[in-house]
Amino acid sequence: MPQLRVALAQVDTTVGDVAANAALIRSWTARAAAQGAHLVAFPEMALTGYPVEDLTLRASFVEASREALARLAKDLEADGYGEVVVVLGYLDRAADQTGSPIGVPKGRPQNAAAVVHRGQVAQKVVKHHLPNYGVFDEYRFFVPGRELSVVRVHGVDVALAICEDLWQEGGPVAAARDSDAGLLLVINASPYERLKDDVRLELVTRRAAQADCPVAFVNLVGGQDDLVFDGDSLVVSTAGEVLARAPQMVEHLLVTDLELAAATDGVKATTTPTAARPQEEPSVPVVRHVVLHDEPVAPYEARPGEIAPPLDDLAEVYAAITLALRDYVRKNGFRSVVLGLSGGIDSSLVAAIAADAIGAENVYGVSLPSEYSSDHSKSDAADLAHRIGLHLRTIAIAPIVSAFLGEVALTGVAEENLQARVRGMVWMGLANQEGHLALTAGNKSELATGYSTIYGDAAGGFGPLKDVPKTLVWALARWRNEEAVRRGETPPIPENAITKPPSAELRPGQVDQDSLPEYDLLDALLEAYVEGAQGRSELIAAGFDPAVVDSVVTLVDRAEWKRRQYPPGPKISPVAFGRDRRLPITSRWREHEA
Ligand SMILES: Nc1ncnc2c1ncn2[C@@H]1O[C@H](COP(=O)(O)OP(=O)(O)OC[C@H]2O[C@@H]([n+]3cccc(C(=O)O)c3)[C@H](O)[C@@H]2O)[C@@H](O)[C@H]1O
Ligand SMILES: Nc1ncnc2c1ncn2[C@@H]1O[C@H](COP(=O)(O)OP(=O)(O)OP(=O)(O)O)[C@@H](O)[C@H]1O
Ligand SMILES: NC(=O)CC[C@H](N)C(=O)O
Repeated sequence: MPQLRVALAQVDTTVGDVAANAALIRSWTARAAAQGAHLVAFPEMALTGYPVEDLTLRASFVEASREALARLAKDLEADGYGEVVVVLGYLDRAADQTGSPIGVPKGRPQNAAAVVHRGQVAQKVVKHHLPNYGVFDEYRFFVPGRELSVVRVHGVDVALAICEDLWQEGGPVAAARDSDAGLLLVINASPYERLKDDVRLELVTRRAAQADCPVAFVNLVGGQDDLVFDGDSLVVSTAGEVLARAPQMVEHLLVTDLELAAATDGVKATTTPTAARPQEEPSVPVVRHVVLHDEPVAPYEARPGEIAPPLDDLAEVYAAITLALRDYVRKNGFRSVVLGLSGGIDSSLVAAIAADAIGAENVYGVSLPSEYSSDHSKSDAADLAHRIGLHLRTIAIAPIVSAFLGEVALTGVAEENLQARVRGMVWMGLANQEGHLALTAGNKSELATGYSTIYGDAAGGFGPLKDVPKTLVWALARWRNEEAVRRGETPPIPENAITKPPSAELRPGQVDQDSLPEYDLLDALLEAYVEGAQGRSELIAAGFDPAVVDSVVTLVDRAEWKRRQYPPGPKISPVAFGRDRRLPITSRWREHEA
């Protein structure tokens, strides 16, 4: 059987920085070539970054991607890598000059892959199945491809597909089988969510059986606004054996030696009808076949594939949030962050994540005690700062609050919230003055119920815990401290921050459970309502108390307007607030009679 050394380049690209992404592709191709790879594959839209959203609708951006691809092909050859087959994702447009219904001036955008060889783009592949659910809006941005591309590399027919093409029945997977491909290579930008690595492994395994050939799956890694990509690139045999697996959350070059079925003489046209969009008539993908080399490479001694163990659940979530924050800081040109440190668990965990992401020397904490602040809020914040080694300053807010109240008479909740607003103003002022990114410490349970002060503690530029329910906040904090013990380091989070009852400390003796159910119950209910989209009767049938259901559902529904004004934060769950769950703000629909 012919052999092929395949390199999967799990890289962290930057949306919109086409020149830097092209340079990245050149340098990782050099690394792959140095390891003797015959073929190197980069993620979906590696040249432009992913997702580029409405940048697809700018003709200038589409042209920049096309021109960069042509230049990259020449540069790779000039670098001496013309013989390496390079597969990469980029943004292209249809050859026809028709404007799209969404206002593209000429040529409709395509989510494409290029096969680069000997200074040329030898083959272009257009994504057939466009995802249009959850966080994906690809009907808005792209027109689908109609053809399966098979490229013969050293005597092996390699079928090419792009991300969602693997998730849907029919289309490229079936066409790969029908055309007797020796390898199905899929380039991806598959965002992280908890436990999705298991889902993908099962999917890739199933598709290998269906396509009747091994599958090589290269995924993007890195943070992009409210998405984080975990990598976890894979190579699976036809029988479903994992031949190679890259580590999660880091850039990695996964080099695998494969023995693959020899290409047969002719490539058969597929007969599997498939619609790229549900409303369309099924079409038959035409197989386009390009022969780069008919002859196999000379036999060589294969190396065993590298199989990185997947991270445990909590380690994976922690690493995903840390990567998301690091990339948000770096890609937006910041070097440091500022946040309010209350001695509570949310801000303590965010501080630990920030220090892991960008180094404690770049984390600026500010303790902002009011007249209701407990002693432990100050001492726990100081202890946290000492353990982590971050910068801490203290600014008492009582004089600012009383000066404000002297001019604007506020009472009750409005007066309570003023403290949170003064705090938010202080850290935004410091961010503005000193050039930091301000972090918002709120968690998903608070965001769900509106239990935060808008323009107060909800103020900031990035919210690392935005998709983390409170019960998971505690679990992550415990995990991080245990991890420190495993590494022989000082646990970053004071034990008291983990064990004390949560409180906003906006009035004497206030605790979260004055306003909310216990967090175990609240989070279970929120998961069923937000992620499970269950209605009132289903929630009650599932065993939740009707009065609790009514109060929590009302809180969630009424807080939509607050959520819309919340900063971005990384999606780690199947349904994050934001683009994953879109509800009207102005809405009279209620799950029950108020
Ligand atoms: N649909 C809508 N569109 C636009 N604006 C809308 C609106 N509905 C209310 N509003 C406005 O929003 C105001 C109420 O919102 P807001 O000012 O935030 O205040 P509010 O939601 O009334 O109070 C904040 C709650 O969060 C708690 N909190 C605060 C700080 C930290 C924490 C914590 O533990 O982390 C908890 C606090 O104890 C209190 O229970 C209304 O007075 C109204 O002006
Ligand atoms: N005394 C304070 N000093 C500095 N920042 C504060 C203070 N009190 C609140 N904050 C900021 O406002 C945010 C919300 O406050 P809150 O007290 O509700 O949260 P927390 O203390 O982090 O966690 P918990 O909700 O478990 O108490 C905090 O995460 C913190 O960033
Ligand atoms: N970029 C894509 O096509 C991703 C879609 C795919 N279903 C995923 O979540 O991984």
